[in-house]
Amino acid sequence: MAILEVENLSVSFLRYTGMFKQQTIRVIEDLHLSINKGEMMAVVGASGSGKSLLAHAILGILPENAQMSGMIRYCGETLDPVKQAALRGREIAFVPQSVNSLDPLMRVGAQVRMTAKGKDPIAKQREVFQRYRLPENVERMYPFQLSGGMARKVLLATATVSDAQVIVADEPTSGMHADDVKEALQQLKELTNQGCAVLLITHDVEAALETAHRVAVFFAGTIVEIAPSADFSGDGERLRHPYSRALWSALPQNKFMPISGVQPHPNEVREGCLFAEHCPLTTIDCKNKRPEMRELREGMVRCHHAT
Ligand SMILES: Nc1ncnc2c1ncn2[C@@H]1O[C@H](COP(=O)(O)OP(=O)(O)OP(=O)(O)O)[C@@H](O)[C@H]1O
Ligand code: NI
Repeated sequence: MAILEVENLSVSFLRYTGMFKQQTIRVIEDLHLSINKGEMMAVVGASGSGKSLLAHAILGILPENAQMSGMIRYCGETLDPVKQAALRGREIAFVPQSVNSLDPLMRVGAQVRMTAKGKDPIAKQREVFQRYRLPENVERMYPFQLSGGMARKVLLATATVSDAQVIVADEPTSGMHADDVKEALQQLKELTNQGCAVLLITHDVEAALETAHRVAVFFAGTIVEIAPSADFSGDGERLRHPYSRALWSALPQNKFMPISGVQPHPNEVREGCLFAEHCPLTTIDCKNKRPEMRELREGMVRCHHAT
């Protein structure tokens, strides 16, 4: 059952280019995504493709100068800013990309306990710290005393104690040692076994494929493919979009092929498929007509040629 659905989401920013001139820069366009109870969905794609903004849109924490359209539903209910604020940190937890979001003036144990539900927040915080292998004395530390990896674990611990039904984790393992990455992702996976849905935004395609049930591939402000992780195998022949195949081939264990798909800048007005310039399959149609997201073989794709 879908617990979180994003339909037709667009996000744009107004930029002043002169005294009275404004330009609209569309950074997310016509995005569709749906995640089920007990599912981990990874979101991968180039830097600047709009992954964090998708997370911020879901949580209702876009910057003030952002304009959003489209629909976000949680448990079938359409969200508005008031409902998002009520759910945030409770039903829908966020692990932000920046560790600076920890309160610099508060000991980290106390910060985590503030989010803990139930009767015994201290016990709960300690149990979760143990799970993430944070030494006991860490609870009395202030954020500036933590290493980058420890700060990440504290952010993950905060989301974990909240008993949220959906966790949106934006690069939760960046800066962690390889062993810690595996373990942290395993902890998130464990939460999915208890019915929680996890949206995992990450640069680490390999780790994503190992842990997530499905993968959403971002390019230039939209999702171009959603595929079961198992489709990333062999020569990528089961993948639906050429950009997903390029991402797969770029991995060290494959051909290490560089990705030629430099994203168009969001303020470039472009018709047709945004990947057309870099795509081996491009035809006239691709240059003129923007492909719609459509279902294909247990997944979704935005490409005229995918079969
Ligand atoms: N407040 C803002 N005002 C204007 N443009 C913005 C703002 N925030 C983000 N953008 C633009 O939106 C686009 C998407 O940004 P976003 O942070 O979502 O990318 P990302 O995929 O998360 O990248 P990364 O992988 O580096 O974290 C970028 O082009 C960025 O410059
Ligand atoms: Ni980001």
